[in-house]
Order: sequence, then structure tokens, then C-alpha cells
Amino acid sequence: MAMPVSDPQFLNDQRKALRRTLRQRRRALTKAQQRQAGEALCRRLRGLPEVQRARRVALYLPNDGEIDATPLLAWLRRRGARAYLPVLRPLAKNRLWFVHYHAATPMTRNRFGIREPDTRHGAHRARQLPPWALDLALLPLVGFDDLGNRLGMGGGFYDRSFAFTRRRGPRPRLIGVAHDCQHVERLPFAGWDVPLDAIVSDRRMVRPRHR
Ligand SMILES: Nc1nc2c(c(=O)[nH]1)N(C=O)[C@@H](CNc1ccc(C(=O)N[C@@H](CCC(=O)O)C(=O)O)cc1)CN2
Ligand SMILES: Nc1ncnc2c1ncn2[C@@H]1O[C@H](COP(=O)(O)OP(=O)(O)OP(=O)(O)O)[C@@H](O)[C@H]1O
Repeated sequence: MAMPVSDPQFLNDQRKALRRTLRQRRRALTKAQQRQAGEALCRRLRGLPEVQRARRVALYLPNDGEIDATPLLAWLRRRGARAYLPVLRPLAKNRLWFVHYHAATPMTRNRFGIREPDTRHGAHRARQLPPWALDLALLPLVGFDDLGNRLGMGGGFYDRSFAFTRRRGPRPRLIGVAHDCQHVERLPFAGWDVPLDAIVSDRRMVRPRHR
């Protein structure tokens, strides 16, 4: 039963293999399945107090079969809340900042080919927020389990950007989102994984105990 999770090499190999399997799984979903899952996810999210309360909300544009949380955009706008997207910071290695996203936001592609706001437009520089200024961030997950452990794309971007939430003080709520087919029995977890307040899929919700 016991997994030698203390061996970092073993842990990383395991996470890498799992990441490959789970990414294939979500990419295999049809367009119709994707649309249904996104709608179901957003219905669940709209029912959560931390989503209803939030004024500054980070989400992401789906990539690589990720569940689509963008149906939330219109709902947020109606409620007077603002949506933000992650951008890779050029100078701070592997950290994210968040840029206000609306219909007229100039966009570009980052080095992973993911669409993100183009921060070279001077007028938009003022619209950037550091992670700690958000009320809520939705984190796209590659995998999750019932204890609230998570697996991301492997860059550690969200882990590094939200590492400060382990300390006392005001912090954004963090909600991991994924397709239900990304659920696994038990994830080999890494000590640096930032604890999430909840994980929501199109079919279930996990509320980890540690928060
Ligand atoms: N939609 C979305 N946006 C996001 C993230 C995300 O997971 N989803 N991120 C969450 O962190 C950040 C980008 N992180 C990423 C990390 C790795 C790869 C990736 O595809 N890596 C390749 C190999 C790396 C390379 O080409 O250099 C791979 O694993 O195949 C993509 C995004 C910021 N924006
Ligand atoms: N707070 C941190 N400080 C320094 N390095 C970190 C931190 N968090 C993660 N890392 C590094 O980032 C790498 C990727 O981490 P991990 O495999 O947990 O990514 P992930 O959780 O899948 O990705 P993400 O956080 O982007 O969703 C690890 O090798 C780890 O060394």
C-alpha cells in the first residue's frame, strides 16, 4: 500500500506518466461532451458562495482539452464582476500575473501556444493584477483526487504564483476545475502543491479538509 512518495525522482516520474494519460483522456472528449461538461461545471460554480462573492475572478482560456469555464464570463459581467486571464511574466520566472479580459482585449499567444492578453499594449498594463489582488482563481487541473490533491501541467506556475496563500493574511479563494474523467483514486502529491479550497468537475465537488 505505502508509496515511496519521499523519493522525488519516483514521485516526478509517476506524476509525469499520470499527466500523459489524463491529458489524452480529456483530449479524447467530443465537442458535444466538451460543451456539456463546461455548462455543467459553470452551473455548479455559480452555486458556490465564494464564486458569488468574488469581484475579481481569474479563469483561463481552455487548451489541450481542458474543461471550458468561459460560459461563466457572461454571468460574471452581468453581476458586475471582472474576469482576468493568466499571463506568463517575462521577467519573473514561471510566475503568473493576471490581466483584465473583456471583448476588446488585444490578445497574443504565449510560448505554449495558449491565447493570452497582449501586455505590450501600454494601455493594458494598468489592468494587470498580482495574484494576491484576486478574490478567486479557477485553476485548470490535469488530475485530482478525493483528498483535494491536484496535478497541473507540470510547470509549477500556479504553485509558485499562489505559494503565498499558505501564509496568514488575505488571500484569493482557489478552486481547481477539471473534467470528471480526470478524477483518480489517489494522486502522488508533491509538498509544494498549493492547497485548494475546492475542486469542481462537471459531476462532483471535492472540499478538502485542510482549508
Ligand atoms: N489554459 C491554460 N492556461 C494556462 C495554464 C494552463 O494550464 N491552462 N497554465 C498553467 O500552468 C499556464 C501555462 N502553463 C503551461 C505549462 C505547460 C504547458 C505545456 O504544454 N507543456 C508542454 C511541453 C513544454 C514546452 O513545450 O516547452 C507539454 O507538456 O507537452 C502548457 C502550459 C498559464 N496559462
Ligand atoms: N513554490 C515553489 N517554489 C519553487 N519551485 C516550485 C514551487 N512549486 C512548484 N515548483 C516546481 O515546479 C515544478 C512543477 O511542479 P508540479 O509538478 O507540482 O506542477 P503542477 O502542479 O503540475 O503545475 P501547475 O502549478 O502549473 O498547475 C516542480 O518540479 C517544482 O520543483
